[in-house]
Amino acid sequence: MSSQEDSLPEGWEARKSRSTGMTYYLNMYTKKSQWDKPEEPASRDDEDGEEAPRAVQCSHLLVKHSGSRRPSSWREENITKTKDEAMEILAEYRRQVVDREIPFEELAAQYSDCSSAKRGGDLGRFKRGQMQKPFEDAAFALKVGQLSQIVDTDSGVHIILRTA
Ligand SMILES: O=C(O)CN(Cc1ccccc1)C(=O)c1nc(-c2ccccc2)[nH]c1C(=O)O
Repeated sequence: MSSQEDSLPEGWEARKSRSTGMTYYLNMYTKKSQWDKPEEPASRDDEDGEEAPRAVQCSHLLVKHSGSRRPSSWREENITKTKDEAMEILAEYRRQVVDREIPFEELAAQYSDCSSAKRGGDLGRFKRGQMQKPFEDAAFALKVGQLSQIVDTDSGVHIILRTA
């Protein structure tokens, strides 16, 4: 335990700035950082005064590519498209959702390379620590009803819809 960390109030972590080497403090709930050493437990409230959720429910649409950890799915046994091609395909799906041309769950059911496609992309409720970090951070940053930008994980590229 470094000296800065031993007496931190609950919910804070000490980090070292890559550029200056100075210690800063990260609120583990809101992911906001500050230079001043906190005296109080970290607030769970984000800038809109909404409490950071302990769990979220999301649906996602996963497009795998040749660089995916497992480039195979119920849709395609051997996935060979490049990551750039996957990003272009996913960007078009995202546009169709944003422009309300096709409901999210319909697109996910038909095109997601995740087994959750059978449930319209629904992943159920999950807490922090259960999903790959880029996926978790994107999901917990969403407000209910919000659609993420494209998220990159070892599984492939995703768009995430927070449903609860
Ligand atoms: O990465 C791997 O080695 C294999 N996986 C992991 C996996 C496989 C089956 C179910 C859940 C996760 C996937 O590629 C994968 N990841 C996901 C995933 C990723 C992020 C959030 C939710 C699901 N789904 C799948 C899938 O085939 O169905």
